[in-house]
Amino acid sequence: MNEIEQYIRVIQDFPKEGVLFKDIATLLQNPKAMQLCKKQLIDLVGDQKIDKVIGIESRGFFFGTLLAAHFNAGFIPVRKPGKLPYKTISELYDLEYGTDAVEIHIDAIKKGERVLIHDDVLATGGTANAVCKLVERLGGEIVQCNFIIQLDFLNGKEKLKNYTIASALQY
Ligand SMILES: O=P(O)(O)OC[C@H]1O[C@H](OP(=O)(O)OP(=O)(O)O)[C@H](O)[C@@H]1O
Ligand SMILES: Nc1ncnc2[nH]cnc12
Repeated sequence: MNEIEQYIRVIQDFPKEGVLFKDIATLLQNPKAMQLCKKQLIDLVGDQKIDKVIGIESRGFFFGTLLAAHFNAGFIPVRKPGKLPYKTISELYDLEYGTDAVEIHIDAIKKGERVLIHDDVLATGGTANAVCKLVERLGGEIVQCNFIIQLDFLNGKEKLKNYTIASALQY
């Protein structure tokens, strides 16, 4: 068993009935678990060169900045609509529990830059796929989509089949 699994709290019927929510707040509370998780996410990338790390709002921000510091890369927040102050492009997507959109600043990524996309959970893949489209519209090259948790039964892998995905835990 992966040691970090015990630090993830599972909550039934949040935010909607039928959803088994994987809560990383309990992992974030624990410095040992944070270190373990950080190392595993770094190991998923290996020695590949990374120019920019994208953290997806909001739970992709926690480890996204740690990954950026490790790889000596810039950190780029991808945010929900109306949160970024400069000029943005946006993509709509479907969620396990609703629909939403993601936005990125138009100057966040330069053509040809090597991009690592990070989030806490890969569920249906709608969010990560929309972020991949944003990166491609700006001319970035997606090196990997990197997650703490992958929910296999929601088939996000299929939606992201054109990209390399990696995760520390699979359910
Ligand atoms: O693979 P998908 O089906 O697209 O779902 C995964 C996304 O859902 C959660 O975010 P949420 O939208 O709940 O936002 P939050 O991180 O701000 O809580 C999670 O952190 C991912 O970003
Ligand atoms: N089941 C789940 N647990 C945590 N985050 C999620 N995002 C989408 N589905 C989720």
